[in-house]
Amino acid sequence: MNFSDRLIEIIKKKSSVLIAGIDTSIENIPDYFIKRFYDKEKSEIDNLKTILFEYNRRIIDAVEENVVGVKFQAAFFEQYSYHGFEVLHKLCEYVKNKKLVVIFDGKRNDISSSAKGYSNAYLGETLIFGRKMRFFEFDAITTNPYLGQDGIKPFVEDCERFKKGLFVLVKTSNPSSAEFQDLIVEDKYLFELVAEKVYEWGKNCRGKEGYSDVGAVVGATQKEAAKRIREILPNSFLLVPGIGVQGGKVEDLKYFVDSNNMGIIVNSSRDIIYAYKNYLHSDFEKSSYLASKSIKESINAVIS
Ligand SMILES: O=C(O)c1cc(=O)[nH]c(=O)n1[C@@H]1O[C@H](COP(=O)(O)O)[C@@H](O)[C@H]1O
Repeated sequence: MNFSDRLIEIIKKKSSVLIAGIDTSIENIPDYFIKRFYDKEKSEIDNLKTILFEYNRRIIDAVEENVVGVKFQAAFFEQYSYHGFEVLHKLCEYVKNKKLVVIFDGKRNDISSSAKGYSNAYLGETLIFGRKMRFFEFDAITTNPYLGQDGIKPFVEDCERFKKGLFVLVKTSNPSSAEFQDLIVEDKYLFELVAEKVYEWGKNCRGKEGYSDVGAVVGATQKEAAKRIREILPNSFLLVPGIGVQGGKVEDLKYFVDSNNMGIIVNSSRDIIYAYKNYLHSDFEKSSYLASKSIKESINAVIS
């Protein structure tokens, strides 16, 4: 089954378009949780690995009912070097068994030979001594389009071959996104030209429901751009981060959906993983559950 069809199936089953973003840093995990798992007999690194896994695992269990998937932000694992990646690998398998969509947010890209390496790692398979090995079982990856078509092609080919998904950065949520993305080229914003490319790159990998497996990342803070991107990409999924902490408003999601009120998945990271700061300080699992339920319901109220 194509990635977009799988996504639609989960969205319908769960009545949700919410993605939990796992962007956890150890220093934001509550002290009581650290004390519970910290073992003085073990090394700092062993404690880090245990606590990072156990905290995120519990968050995922707590929010599972309210989300369609999990997006792992690579940076928060890379900051702990290969120890973090070991935890990421375990968490990825953990989510996979729950039948949720699992996204690697690495914003990867390079010249085609190097892009192929990234795609092998996260979407496809890698050859070792003539044998094909699969290392990560992600369903989709985020990519940066700055290198142009040959850097994107390896990912698109693996999407077709392995029924995976791709989200290309088109209009990002951050304050400086206009610096390059709003430059005018041939009477259009650069992000519009990128959206047109996303349409082209994804037109041969459409699922049965008619959606492409190649989607776009569009920040929730960018409602004007979203209206235009929707016209260019009527049948693509938009991955929408930036609600909450970054100032994106759930009410604006009506400008991101397609004509069927579909076609978006909405990420929330800090508001979910650190919900204990705003809800019940002593119960982070319940806090994350309550936050994810409330975000899911507020999104559904706008787009249904
Ligand atoms: O590709 C992304 O997910 C992404 C693109 C973008 O334009 N803005 C953006 O915030 N993100 C990611 O989405 C997450 C947002 O986190 P919160 O602001 O805590 O919900 C982070 O993991 C960001 O790296």
